[in-house]
Amino acid sequence: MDKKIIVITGASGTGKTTISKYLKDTYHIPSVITHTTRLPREGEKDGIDYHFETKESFFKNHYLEKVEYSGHWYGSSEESLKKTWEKYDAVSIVVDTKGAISYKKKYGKNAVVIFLEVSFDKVTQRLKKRGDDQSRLSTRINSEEFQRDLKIPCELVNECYKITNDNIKKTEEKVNNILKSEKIK
Ligand SMILES: Nc1ncnc2c1ncn2[C@@H]1O[C@H](COP(=O)(O)OP(=O)(O)OP(=O)(O)O)[C@@H](O)[C@H]1O
Ligand SMILES: Nc1nc2c(ncn2[C@@H]2O[C@H](COP(=O)(O)O)[C@@H](O)[C@H]2O)c(=O)[nH]1
Repeated sequence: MDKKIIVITGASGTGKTTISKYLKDTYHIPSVITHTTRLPREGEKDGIDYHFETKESFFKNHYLEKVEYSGHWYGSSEESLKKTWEKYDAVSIVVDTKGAISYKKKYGKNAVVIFLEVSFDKVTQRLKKRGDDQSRLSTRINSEEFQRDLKIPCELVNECYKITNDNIKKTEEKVNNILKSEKIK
């Protein structure tokens, strides 16, 4: 079987991490852990949610792709992906749309891109409810990256599955169907 990477993308708060956890809990599809210079949120653990880096340590690593998102750096390494592929045929990764374009370009049909869409008002409510700090939240939702990621970029228009994540059960059902049609599970 071909190795697959399920690339989960969309604006902050649209449910990408929730879906990557669903894939892990339901299908034992692990998520590739990425690197960031932002501080951990309450409950987040180094090596589980992210590899948390200082600005100095972040730039010592080699990345397949890296981006600046709302004032912080994020990057994913090919080495982590290949190590995870040694054990699993399908893995997932959570990235912004710029990262998703990089993965689609590099891995073609082996990269199954899922774009999550939620209206601006709903996503803002969800981020508030998640407990995101008010001032950081307002910086984030006003950032160019957040606004950009509310819509599918032109590079991915015919290259991704779009799910409107209004109802988690319906979203999970759509994810199940994608896995079936991609012959992943
Ligand atoms: N369908 C849904 N209905 C209501 N709440 C949801 C739904 N899906 C996810 N959520 C909630 O919305 C919040 C944001 O979800 P999540 O953290 O998965 O988003 P994200 O896209 O990974 O965000 P970020 O990019 O900022 O890390 C979480 O509190 C999650 O429980
Ligand atoms: N292109 C990449 N995007 C990444 C990576 N790791 C996370 N992300 C995305 O950044 C934003 C902000 O994340 P948050 O955890 O601070 O809310 C979000 O869209 C993530 O999906 C990466 O390695 N590359």
